[in-house]
This record gives sequence, structure tokens and C-alpha cells, in this order.
Amino acid sequence: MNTAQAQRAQTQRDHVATILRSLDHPDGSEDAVIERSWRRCIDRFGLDPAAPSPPRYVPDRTLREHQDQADALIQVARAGVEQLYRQVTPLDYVVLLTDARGIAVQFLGSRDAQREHQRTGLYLGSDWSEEHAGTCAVGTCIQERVPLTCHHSDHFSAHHIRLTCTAAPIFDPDGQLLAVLDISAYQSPESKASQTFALQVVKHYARMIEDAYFLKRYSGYHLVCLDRSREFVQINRRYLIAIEEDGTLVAANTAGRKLLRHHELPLPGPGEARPFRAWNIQDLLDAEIDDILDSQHYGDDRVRAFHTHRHHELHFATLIEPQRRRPASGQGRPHDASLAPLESLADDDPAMRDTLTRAARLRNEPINILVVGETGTGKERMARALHESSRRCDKPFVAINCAAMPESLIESELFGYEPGSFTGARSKGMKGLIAQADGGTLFLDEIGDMPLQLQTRLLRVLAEQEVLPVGASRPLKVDLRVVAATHRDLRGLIDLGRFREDLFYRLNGASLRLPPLRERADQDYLIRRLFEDLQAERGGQRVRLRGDAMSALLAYPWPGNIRELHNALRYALATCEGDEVVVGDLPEECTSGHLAHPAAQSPQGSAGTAPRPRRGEDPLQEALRRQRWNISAVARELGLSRPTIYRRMKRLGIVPPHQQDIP
Ligand SMILES: Nc1ncnc2c1ncn2[C@@H]1O[C@H](COP(=O)(O)OP(=O)(O)OP(=O)(O)O)[C@@H](O)[C@H]1O
Repeated sequence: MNTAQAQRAQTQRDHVATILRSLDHPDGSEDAVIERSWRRCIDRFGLDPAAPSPPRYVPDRTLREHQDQADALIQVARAGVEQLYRQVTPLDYVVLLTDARGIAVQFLGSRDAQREHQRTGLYLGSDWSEEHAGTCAVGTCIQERVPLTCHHSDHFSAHHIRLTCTAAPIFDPDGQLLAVLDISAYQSPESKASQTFALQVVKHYARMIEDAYFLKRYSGYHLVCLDRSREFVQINRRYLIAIEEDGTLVAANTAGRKLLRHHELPLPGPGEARPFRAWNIQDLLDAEIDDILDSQHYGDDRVRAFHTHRHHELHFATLIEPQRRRPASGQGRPHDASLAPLESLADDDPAMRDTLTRAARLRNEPINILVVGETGTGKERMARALHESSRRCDKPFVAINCAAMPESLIESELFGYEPGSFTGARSKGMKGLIAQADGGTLFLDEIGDMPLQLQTRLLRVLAEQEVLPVGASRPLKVDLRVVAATHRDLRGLIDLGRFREDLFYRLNGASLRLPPLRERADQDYLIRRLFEDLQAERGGQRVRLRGDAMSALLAYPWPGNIRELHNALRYALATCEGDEVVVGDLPEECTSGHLAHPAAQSPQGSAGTAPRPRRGEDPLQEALRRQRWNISAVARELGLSRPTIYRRMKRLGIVPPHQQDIP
């Protein structure tokens, strides 16, 4: 044993002695919460502070069940947990969100220290209940229902004494413990006072998560926000009380429940059936219900002052109105159904809202449109939606990728040719793509890659609205709306002499800009929609996108934009097991940022991560083809069992060629 090990062993022996001494002869020197917990560990849980305390992980399947139960909270907590992690990561803390039983259902920590996290139990799936882990921030917080720091030798187990952990409870609107938020570090100063700030930060985030959960759950009610300060009521929203239109109390957040109790409105305790609804807001505030419901229309600051009945305290109120469902088409304001293809492209994103309003205005104007945006942002999709929502919708939409077409073919493909106009030409001649789009929309993708010579000819088509097929002597009249798209800087290409300025002005009658996916505020809408579309496409068993997968998708910066998202979801659907997509089913790069989403790598067994498919291809199908339908080889390649491969093939409707019916 070297000196460091000997020192550690001595420290552990001292720790055990301290616990036993302070329980035998309490002298008030220990924190009461910690002392109570030590006592529980010995008397109730029969734990030994000197015994090794390896982390206890629940099996993957159990972890999923716990995550499922906490799904609604995990979804709401995501932004808060990630923000907290960003704040504390420079100080080498990890963040855990556990459920009310102490099982870590979400974990954020650096990947570099993954082994250490797993060894210590600061990891997804570990059980931090006091019963198993002894006195610790999470377990003791669950028992005591208060925020606390468990610092170094506060821990019961001698093996945890280098950790500092700070946890705060998150309650549901009925006052039941819902979850515990924890930050933990391996290195910290000796003094417990060093963690005072950590405690404030964790309490703050726990409250934010709790309130976000409350606001979401009661969004269908009038929400009265109260505060003792007029200036802060709008931002602080300290006391939140959900009421019916007639003032009946429906629920309150933790602070709100305290306020109601303080004003002697006895509320149901956790698990008690006594109705909250026996009271109304007028029992708390000395006001008419109409005055309260009118608060947000009152004065410049939309705040109204009220006295409480009981203690005559001055409180300032502001109101959040119930969220109403958007009127379905046909209800509410008259809705133009022809706009549906455009409207389906986005939900509530400010940049997309502007772009779509412009697109709706332009859809029937006789001008050409330039769609700009990074690759994969949906430029072709926008062009199609413009066409489908315009009066040209029952005429052809012809899409040409100017970058993908060999230069030698572009001319004949675009303009068509007369019979026998060149060697190899079809004897009947060919109608070019431009003429095929007559009456409809011609979509020119990657217009920046069009060769200069063809730009000149295209310019003539646009100027004259007529096309001259190769070898023809007379031009054909065409009626076209051109939508062009590019991810390049066309003005830069003009400066370099690679793009004709006059063509640029012809194409750019108006421009529509598509924001990159990483900047969109409606990412969750797009993820859900794409996921639904993919499921509809493949048919078969319905699959659910779980909260942890959604969190990872929302956290990823999407360099490849919507196309990459589409491929990631397709991949996940092809490789997931059972009826849900979890974080481990996503392509590895989507989960390899600063966030550890280790569902696939928890110590109990690895779900493995398969290599990424080629763009747009179904990965399982691709692997099967590559391995010449050798199921064992595919199973090895994807790190899955053979029965799993067979199950997925069945679900995806993949039939090996030798089993297919020959017509
Ligand atoms: N609003 C949307 N809703 C659903 N799927 C979309 C949306 N926008 C794009 N997609 C999907 O994302 C993928 C890429 O879209 P699209 O081809 O329109 O992008 P692009 O900007 O034209 O790409 P590129 O620059 O490579 O030509 C396609 O699979 C498309 O179906």
C-alpha cells in the first residue's frame, strides 16, 4: 500500500469512527439533516459505513420504465438541465436528474470522464436512494424533501467522502415529489461553505423546472401570478395559482401553496383527496373575480395590486390567459386552404413566419423567385409548396438539378431537340424539360452551378418566354414560373465572372430565405412531423419518439440541416428495438457533443451503435445488401443479435430476394 492509499484508508477509518461516535453521543456538532440520515442508514436500512459501496445500476429495461414515467418532466426540464450544465461544467460538476425513487433518468457530464462517472455512480441508471447509497444529496433530499448539500464526510459511505453533491427537490402541483435535481463534483475545497452558491443555483433551477412543468400542465386555465414586488411580478412569477373562469382554485405551485397555507386556506396534503376546488381566489384576495381576470388589461404595466383578506398583505398580480387550441381550418377566421402546403413547412419560427408570409403573397405573382439557404434547409420543398399553393398547382412541377446533370446533356435535356439533330438523338426528337413545365413551375436547383453558356440560353428563354430546341428553326412559346435555388453566394459568383448579372436579376424577382435548422425555434415541430411522415411512409407498427431521444435531437447543431435530421430519424426508426426510439438508436454524431446521453452505453450492456448509412439509404437494408443477405454478418456489423435483425426486417417489411415471390 503506498502512502496515498494508506492516507485514504486512515481517512475512511476516521470517518466511520466519527459517524459511530456522533450517533452514540450526539453533541449537536453535526448538521441535523445529515445526522438524521446517518441514523436512518444504520437503524432502518442496516447499512455499514465501512462496507464497500459500489454504485447500483438498474437494468436497462427498468431504467426505461423509470424514464417513461418521468418523460413529461424530462421534456419540460430539458432546457433547464442543459442550461444548468453549461453553468457548472467549467467547475467540473456533472448534472443528474433523478426520479422520486432516486434513479438517475437524465445525466449530463463530460464524455472524457465517462469511466470515472460510471465507477462512482454519477451516471444514467444509477440508484441514489438512501436505502442503497446511504446519506447522499439525492437520497437524503428524497427522505427530507429539502434542498441540501452532502459534502465530503457528510456522506455515510466512507467510499463517497471525496464527493460534493448538492440536490434540490422538484414537486408536482399536488405537492408530491416528482424528481431531484443534483450537481456533483469529485474535487472541491474542504469547507462545506464553498458549496453555498451551488445550493442556490440548484434551488433556482429546480424551481424553474417545477414552474415550467406547472405552467405546461395548467396552460388551459387562467394563471394568476403574484409577487410582493410590482416590478418583479412579470418576470419572477413567484406564486402561481391556476383558477377556473369563476375563480375556483385548481392548483398552485410550491410557493403558491405556501402562500395559500399562510393565508389559512387549508390545502390537500400530498396524496390527500380533499378538494383544492373547495376554495376560490376571492378567498385569498380581497377582489372581485372580474378585477382579477382583468389584471393584464390594467395600467401600463399590466399589473394590478390587491390586498389579501387574512393578513392584509399587498400583492401584485398579473394574469396569463388560458392557451387555446388553434382554430382548426374552417373555424375561426376564414382560412385559405390553398395555403396549407406553405403553412405545413413550419410552426412558430420568426424567420420562417416572415418567409412564409412573403411566399403566400408572391405565390400567384408573375415573377420568378430565388430561394436561398444552406444546403438541406428545404429549398426544393419550398419550391414545391409555392407551386402547390399557386394557381399553377394542377400543371407540372419540373425540377432540374443544375449541378447533378452532365454538362453535355444539359442543353438537350433542358431545351429538347428536333428529330435527327445530332448523332445518338432519338428519331422522334425530344421535348425538353423547359417545355414540359409549360403552364407550371420550373425548379432550377443549384442554379449557381449552371455553366455560363447555358445561362445565356436560359436568359433568352426567360426574357422571351420561348424555347428553341436543339436543331429547331422556330421557337416554342412557353408559359413558365421559374423558382431557382442556391446555397451559393450568387453576387460573389457575379464578381468572379461565373454568373451572369442579368440572369441574376431575371431569376431574383423576389427572394425567399430559409433559416438553417440550428436557428429554428420550431425544431420540435419539425422533428415530430418528419417522424410522423417517415412512419406513415413505412407503415407497420407505430413507434414512439422518447423524451431522451428528443432531447438529444434538440441539442444537436444539425450541420446538414433538415436533410440530416430526416436521415437521422430514418436511421433511428430502422435500428430501434420494440416500439420506441431512444437516444441510443440515434446516429452517434447526434449524441456526441458535450452532452452524455449514455443510454446505449450504460454499464449493464451495450445496445451498440451501428455505422451510419449512406445518405438517404435505409441502414439495415444497405447492410443486408452489402453483406449479400448474410444475416450473421449483418448482425456482427451492426452489433445486434440475429433474432433482432429478423425482427426488424419483419417490421420494416424487408424480404430477402430468395424469399420473394416471382410474378
Ligand atoms: N419543412 C419541411 N418539412 C418536412 N421535411 C422537410 C422540410 N424541408 C425539408 N424537408 C426534407 O429535408 C430534405 C431536404 O430538403 P430539400 O431537398 O428541399 O432541401 P434543399 O435545401 O433543396 O437541399 P439542397 O441544398 O441540398 O438542394 C428532404 O428530405 C425534404 O423532404
